[in-house]
Amino acid sequence: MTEETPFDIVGPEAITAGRATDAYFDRTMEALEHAGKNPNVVAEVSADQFPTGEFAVLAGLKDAAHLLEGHPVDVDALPEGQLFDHGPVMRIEGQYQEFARLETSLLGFLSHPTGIATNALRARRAAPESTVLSFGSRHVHPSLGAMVERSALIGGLDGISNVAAGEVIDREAGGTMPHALVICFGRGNQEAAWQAFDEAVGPGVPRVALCDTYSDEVDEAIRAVEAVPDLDSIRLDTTSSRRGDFRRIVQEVRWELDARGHDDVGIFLSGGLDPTTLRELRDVADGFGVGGYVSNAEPKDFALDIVSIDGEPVAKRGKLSGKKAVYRTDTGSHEVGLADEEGPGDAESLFEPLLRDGELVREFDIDDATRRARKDAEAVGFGDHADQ
Ligand SMILES: O=P(O)(O)OC[C@H]1O[C@H](OP(=O)(O)OP(=O)(O)O)[C@H](O)[C@@H]1O
Repeated sequence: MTEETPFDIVGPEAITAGRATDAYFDRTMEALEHAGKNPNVVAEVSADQFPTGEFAVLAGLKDAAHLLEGHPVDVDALPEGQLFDHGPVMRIEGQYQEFARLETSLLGFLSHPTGIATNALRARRAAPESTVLSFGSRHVHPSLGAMVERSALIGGLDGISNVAAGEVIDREAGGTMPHALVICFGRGNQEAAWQAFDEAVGPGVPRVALCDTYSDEVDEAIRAVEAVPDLDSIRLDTTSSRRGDFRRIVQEVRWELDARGHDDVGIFLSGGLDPTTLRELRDVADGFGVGGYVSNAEPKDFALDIVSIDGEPVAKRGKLSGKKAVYRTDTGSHEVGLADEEGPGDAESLFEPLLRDGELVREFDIDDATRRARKDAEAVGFGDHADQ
């Protein structure tokens, strides 16, 4: 069946119906139905069986939960924003045929957002006192915008840029101006562009002038503060080939603004930033826009494995059998054990009910997830060093 759509997008109906699946699950269903087999299983989603010391931030759980909703299964999972470095992040219990076809979409719903939220948290921790905004939705397929922005917020970024994504996740998108606006007014007329922006946009929009389009950053910054009296900030997005020593350029701009009594005008930076450059620049700038480093994060490599059939532990080679529980000790370490054994000491059990007999039993809140990620990052020292 071919659906007529203007874009190459697999829609929500196909995902919900289980058609966004690898064909081998269709074959599996045919074979199981043919053989009259539909065992009771425990299946777990995990990235690593043993501790790696490399923590990641769980995200995408809301979509994963809605995918499984309505299927007669019980599901437990870590809360969104939880840091983990091994062990299951989700456990599904039920008859295998009830969810076999959903595996492809389920893993995708978790893998990509978890990668993005993890890099967002790295960026967050690299510049903890600065405003850090998500600028990266332009690097991914537009159908993924809301996923990118939601995951970036879970990792702790302060704001998003994608307007439609904001409508989906109920957050207002923010933004300054592109070079295109300045160029539309012509070389030498940067003031006209900055003033048009100031006159046109709503009162709640921060006045931020882009000051690197045609001439030197110091020259444009001085001209911008003189042209727009209530300017909040300037933004420098200097192309990498023209950057030289970007830190020195920013320091020079700061000095010249301060020397003219504009120490209240902030400096906002963007363009190819990552945790290393955020660390280098965080004491000379007030805020950053981070795009590709976050939106192009490598997806976390999750797998779904059956670990128990009709109560008997099973696993393929290289995987650990048996229904598991996940704990966080008071020192922050992440521990995994069999579910029917007692957890270590005072450890906090991390699995929470997500679905019971197909019914959603958990609510999702981006701010809660963000707080959890921050608290966890502090506990395990995630992102404290440049190499993490
Ligand atoms: O490099 P990233 O971290 O992915 O940041 C995303 C982009 O956001 C900025 O766009 P800007 O509005 O300055 O682009 P323009 O040149 O198209 O105006 C900057 O130029 C980056 O290309």
